[in-house]
Formats: sequence, C-alpha cells, structure tokens
Amino acid sequence: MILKTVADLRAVARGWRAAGEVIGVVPTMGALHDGHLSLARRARAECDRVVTTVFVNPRQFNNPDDLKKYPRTLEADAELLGAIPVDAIFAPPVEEVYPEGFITNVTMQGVAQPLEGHMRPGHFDGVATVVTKLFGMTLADRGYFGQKDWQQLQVVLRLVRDLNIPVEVVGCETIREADGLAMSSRNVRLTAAGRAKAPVLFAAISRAAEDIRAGHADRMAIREAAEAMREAGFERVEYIELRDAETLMPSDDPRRPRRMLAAAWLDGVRLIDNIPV
Ligand SMILES: Nc1ncnc2c1ncn2[C@@H]1O[C@H](COP(=O)(O)OP(=O)(O)OP(=O)(O)O)[C@@H](O)[C@H]1O
Ligand SMILES: CC(C)(CO)[C@@H](O)C(=O)[O-]
Ligand code: BAL
Repeated sequence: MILKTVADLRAVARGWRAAGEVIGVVPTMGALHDGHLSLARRARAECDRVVTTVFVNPRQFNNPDDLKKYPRTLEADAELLGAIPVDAIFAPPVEEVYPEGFITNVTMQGVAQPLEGHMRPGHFDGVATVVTKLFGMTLADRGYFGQKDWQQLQVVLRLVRDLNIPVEVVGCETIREADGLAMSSRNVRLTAAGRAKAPVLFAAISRAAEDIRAGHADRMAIREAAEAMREAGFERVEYIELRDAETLMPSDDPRRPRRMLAAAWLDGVRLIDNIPV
C-alpha cells in the first residue's frame, strides 16, 4: 500500500492504534539497498505494523546539486519493501509535507553542531524537523535508524528526549558490501574506478581504531588514515575524528565509549562512515 497524503496515512495508523498494535517507522529517502532493508526487517520482527517512509527531504540538503542528483527509484523501492513485507509505504510529495505557509523549524545545538552539522549547515535542523513530523504523521511507537549515520542517530535520540516524543529510537548496525564499503544510496554515483577505491575509507579508519586501541597516539593514527585515503585517490578528506560516541565532542577519555567518524570526497561523491573505538 503506497500512501501519498498525511490524511490517508493518519487514517490507517489510527486504525492500527485503536486495535492496540505496535507501529514501527523506518524513515528513508528511498533508493533502497540492503542497509535500509535490514532496518525494515528488524522493524518487521519487532512491531505489529511497519511503515517505511520514502521522502527526499529538501530541508536537510545544504547543497542544491546534491538534492537534484539524489537517486529516486520509488517503483523499485516498493518492490523491495513488498518482499519484507511492510504494511505501508508513505511517499508524499514535497507540498504535502511542507504546504504553503509552513513556518516551523526544529533547531538543535550540542550534538547537532560538529562534524556533519558543521560541514552541512542546516542539515540536522532539516532532519530534526522532518523526523518530528514523520513521528507525528505515523503515530509510531518505534523508529528505526542506521548507525551508518551515527551522528544523525545521536541527534534523533536527543530530539525525542528533549521534546518528550513517545517514540523508542532503535539504532541498527551498519550493513556493508563484501569489501567493507558501507552501503549508501550515494554509492551508485561512483564511477567503476571510484567504487574500487571506496573501501579504503573503512579500511583506513579500522586500521586507525586498531592502532589507537593498541596504544598508538590518536593524532598519529588519524593522520596516517587520512594519508592512506589521499594516496588511494580520495580528492578530499573532510574530517576524521575520534569523538565521544554520544555527545560527539572531542574525547581523549578511553573509559567513555568513543567513535571514529569520517567524511571524504571520492569521484565528486561525499562518503561517510564511522566505527567504535
Ligand atoms: N549501510 C547501512 N546500514 C544500516 N543502515 C543504513 C545504511 N545506509 C543507510 N542506513 C539507514 O537508512 C536510513 C535512511 O537513510 P538514507 O535514505 O539517507 O540512505 P543512505 O543510503 O544513508 O543514503 P545517503 O546516500 O543519503 O547516505 C537511515 O537511518 C540510515 O542510517
Ligand atoms: C532520517 C531521514 C529519512 C530524514 O529525512 C534521512 O536523514 C535519512 O535518510 O537518513
Ligand atoms: N543519510 C543521511 C541523510 C543525508 O545524507 O542527507
């Protein structure tokens, strides 16, 4: 069932709620791959009803070219989701989500500010605004998010706490290609040559994390990872950072959970990844 309007979605969700069913939502921007499907499968296993949302949210794109080039494949997405199966796909047009006169914005500081927040100004306000709306529209009890977007997951956890949104946020592990590359909708924009180099991102941060665990200096391990990526042909390493896993602030306290996060450009495509340290 593909739903296009908030009214239709609400009507369906209200029926489920009235029957006492637990609703899980899997928010996506479409162009689905096994990473998304793993979230949908987990929601299927844990909830009575599953809604996958497919919406390329213009408010979270700071780069108009990235928005224009974002892959859109609703027909194929619906087929993949049909095999899970999910109960509903919510794929609204932009004007349904942001009708004329829309003036509300959810703004976050703290965990939303560094790294992706710094490199993509306005990005997490756009994510927080749309996720708040999607939770409201779907009447979800649980929301499923991938660890591939680690900072986004921490932002959403903070959002539901701060706004008392009654949704349990479930973080799901990153699904990778056989060579280690984190699955991402943007991977399809890599050339064959770029695709061959792309696994170096995961390999380099994995090596750095191992070195740090073995007692090497954080800075040195990170510098070597950046060098390995540039040598492999990455045009630009935007950041490789060791951060507190929850606050995303700089952390040299190995007793707290830490995360290494990276963003880099290859073939004109911006790739991100992260791993525990
Ligand atoms: N490889 C993956 N493993 C697990 N979850 C993933 C993976 N890729 C994306 N997700 C999750 O799927 C949800 C929807 O993500 P999105 O539609 O942006 O896909 P994406 O592949 O991350 O695309 P993008 O190219 O925008 O990064 C998010 O919660 C995201 O973290
Ligand atoms: C959570 C999300 C669907 C909000 O647009 C998006 O940021 C994504 O795909 O990760
Ligand atoms: N996967 C996070 C959404 C984005 O890149 O805009």
